[in-house]
Amino acid sequence: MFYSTVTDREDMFCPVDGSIMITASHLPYNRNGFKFFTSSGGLGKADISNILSRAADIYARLSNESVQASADSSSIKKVPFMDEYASSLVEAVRKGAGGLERPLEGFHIIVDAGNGAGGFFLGKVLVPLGASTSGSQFLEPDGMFPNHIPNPEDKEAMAAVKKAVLDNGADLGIIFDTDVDRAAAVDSNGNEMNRNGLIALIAAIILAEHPGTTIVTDSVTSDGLTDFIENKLGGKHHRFKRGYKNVIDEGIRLNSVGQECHLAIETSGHGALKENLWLDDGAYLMVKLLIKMAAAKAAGEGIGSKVLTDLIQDLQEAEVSAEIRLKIDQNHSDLGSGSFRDYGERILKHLESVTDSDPNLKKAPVNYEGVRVSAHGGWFLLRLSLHDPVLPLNIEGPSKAAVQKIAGVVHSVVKDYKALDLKALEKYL
Ligand SMILES: O=P(O)(O)OC[C@H]1O[C@H](O)[C@H](O)[C@@H](O)[C@@H]1O
Repeated sequence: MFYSTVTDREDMFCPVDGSIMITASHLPYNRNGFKFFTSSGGLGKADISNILSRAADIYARLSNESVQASADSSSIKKVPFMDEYASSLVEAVRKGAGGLERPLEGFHIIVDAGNGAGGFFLGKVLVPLGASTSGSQFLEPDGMFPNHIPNPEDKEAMAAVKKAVLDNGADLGIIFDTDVDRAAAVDSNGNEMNRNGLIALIAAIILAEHPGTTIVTDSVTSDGLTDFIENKLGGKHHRFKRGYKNVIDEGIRLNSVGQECHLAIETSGHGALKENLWLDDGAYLMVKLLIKMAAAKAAGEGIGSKVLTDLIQDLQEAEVSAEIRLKIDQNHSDLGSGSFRDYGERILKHLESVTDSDPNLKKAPVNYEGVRVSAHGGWFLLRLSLHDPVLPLNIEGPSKAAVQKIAGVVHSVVKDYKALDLKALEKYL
């Protein structure tokens, strides 16, 4: 939708002043919402609240006649804008591969759209570029998600695309979330390139194009990723907050204060590039991978996804990682008169003071969200969820025993907070 605000196509009435997308993303079908775009990008909370309250105001004053008049469909024009968008992706790959018409000829690439909106990528992008796509799956949109949830962070979803790649002997698997603002990939050996792996991969591509640039990520990224970006790729890792909008806005802000940044990306798979007008567009992220593969083939380096796998071979991933979501019971008397946010903040403050007084716990020197600590050869981050009454806890460690010890550290600090549901954490003790 965003591209309709920046595309010059008079026959399609573009550029439009604004566009609206209705989507529940990977959430259940009854949790639809609106995304609003102008040529400056996706709108944030303040603008959206403003629009909604003005809309409510107008609606309250509507007469029956004006409702009928607004239903007059003669002023509504339908245009096949998806074709325009998809062909811009096709052109980007052709250009990146030196102008070849069918630069993916000989590649076997599988798409798993998880019954979201990403099925178009097969017929409108991969096929015109010459790729074979047999074994692709779940291409028909169905908001009940009968196969798996379209979410590149979801284990079942990643297992499904991995299986399809291995069963079909494909070169690459691509998975999108429902509304295609997120994506991930699987190489020909079934290695998952999502979360830290996807960030590392896109960072490697971007840092080759813009040496030394800053990569903004969300807060739950690994220490191994920082090491990879800074020591292997020569970039700067700016680990910021969770939330794709936070990450993107931070990338834009850094540029505005003179710190060059070309990529802002979350472990969730939302990734935005400066060259793509800072839109978190999962299809464009995948286009960057396709260009890399097509260019390698054009340079005589053969077919396959090895060129991608090789880019991240030095990324050290932790042996064990876990995300444990601790629910706060909002009705519990332990909250007193405060909100769940106040309660969560209280817990984080307590955790911080315990960390400060324990020489075995090392607080991250720079941290923008929650409490991030190195301990027992690994690390943990406890923070407040962006939307829910939950304290998500991320832990990574070199072994199960280390993760257990780290979980124990957190447990000993939070165990007396009666409104916190510790069942999920206790499984790790
Ligand atoms: O804070 P959490 O509960 O983990 O949720 C955080 C997530 O919320 C939404 O899904 C946003 O789209 C993501 O960008 C964000 O990462």
